[in-house]
Amino acid sequence: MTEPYLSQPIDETAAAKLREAGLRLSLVDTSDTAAYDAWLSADARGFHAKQPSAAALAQERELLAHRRLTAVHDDAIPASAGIVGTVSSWAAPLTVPGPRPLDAWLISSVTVSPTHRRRGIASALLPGQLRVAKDLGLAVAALTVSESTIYGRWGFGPSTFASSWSIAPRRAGWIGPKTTGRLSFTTPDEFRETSRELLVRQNEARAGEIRLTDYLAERQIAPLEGTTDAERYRLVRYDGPDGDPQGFITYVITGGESDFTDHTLDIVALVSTTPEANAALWRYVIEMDLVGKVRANTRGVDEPLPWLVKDLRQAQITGVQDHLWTRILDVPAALEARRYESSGSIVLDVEDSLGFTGGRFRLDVAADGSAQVRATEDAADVSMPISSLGSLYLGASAAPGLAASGRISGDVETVDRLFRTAVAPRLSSWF
Ligand SMILES: CC(=O)SCCNC(=O)CCNC(=O)[C@H](O)C(C)(C)COP(=O)(O)OP(=O)(O)OC[C@H]1O[C@@H](n2cnc3c(N)ncnc32)[C@H](O)[C@@H]1OP(=O)(O)O
Repeated sequence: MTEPYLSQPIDETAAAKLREAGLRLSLVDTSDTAAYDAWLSADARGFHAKQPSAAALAQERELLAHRRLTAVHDDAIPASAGIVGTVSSWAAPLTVPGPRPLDAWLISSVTVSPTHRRRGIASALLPGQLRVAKDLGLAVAALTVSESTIYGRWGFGPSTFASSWSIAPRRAGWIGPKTTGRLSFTTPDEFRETSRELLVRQNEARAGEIRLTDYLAERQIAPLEGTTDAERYRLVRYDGPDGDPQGFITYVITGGESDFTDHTLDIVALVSTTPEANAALWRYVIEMDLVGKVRANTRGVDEPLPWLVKDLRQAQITGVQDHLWTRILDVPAALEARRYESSGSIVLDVEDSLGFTGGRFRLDVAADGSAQVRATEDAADVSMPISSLGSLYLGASAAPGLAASGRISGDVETVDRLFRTAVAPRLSSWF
């Protein structure tokens, strides 16, 4: 691995802050298996996950080798428990409105040991991560979160939302289009390469998606080592009438013990590159025999399913929640990297309490949707903290709510018209 972020030195400010607390910050040497395994075990412990087996550790070592792994050590306690904080990060393309994705700093595995929480370890790590990203020249950082109360303080704002579904398939009934392609069972080994290509194609077509690494793609295709119900995973592909692969579904069917006609089908991933593939794969699960309930999550907020069934109350959204959180580190670079669906001009006053990119900027959007952003001393039309700009950035309809809660003030209508996109952004995976 030669990515520059792997050799970028640790952030000295974070290291000094942790030193004052008697702790040591380091990058994990992933060629040292014992050190790598200790970090992976600390990460699992931090999320209350089971201790990874030897096979799971081996798989994670291989699939996570592209990540920059950071550890916080307490050298005063027994070495076996010595890693008390973890974070992993890497650079990858994030799709933004318009044709070109933007490289973003993706942050994951933020854990602090329950024995060391609420002493400022995360407060040292997160700004340190943002400084590393800024030093690498990245304009945006992003993460998916375990709790929505944590990351706003460091300038992240929720920028995509995801829906979860519970469907009573027999009562829902299918009225969607008849599709003319072919469904067939396949296996991860047979289909891995094609499914990875389909994931890339699906995700490139929508703002808010990231380029999945092998690890993240694998989780949508096959059970990782140690996954519950791994032997129940099924993989079905959908090929169009010409035999061209257009999508796939990974799912698990459980239950049925007390009533064999009442199994539950959980969708692990439903990946489609065409509306036909989306319809064909939904129809496949809605018409599955012996299934009384279908569940899905991390779907977009505009999932067309209710329009594809006879009784739309039988395809219920059980929740819509914040999913991707975005942190802008360079306002001009980030805003110029996306396209806009409406032309116009606005002066934004952006407050960044961590000092990465605050200031006053004029955003000029041309008729073709491209933008120019310059620092200005003109009067501001609209003011907001950097977290609000992160929420607007990918095109979500966030401006009215942010204004209602006092997190944007001024010409909210223009900011909404400029930033919002007709199609809501979506992130269809966790990372
Ligand atoms: C991108 C991801 O990886 S998301 C996953 C986040 N990790 C988890 O959920 C695993 C379980 N939780 C943890 O490991 C830890 O509690 C962490 C990482 C969330 C926080 O680590 P800590 O070192 O305890 O945080 P720290 O002491 O620096 O607190 C920072 C601030 O966040 C607040 N905070 C910390 N955890 C939480 C929380 N779970 N919910 C709300 N606020 C929190 C603290 O009160 C503090 O607030 P302040 O700035 O107003 O004083």
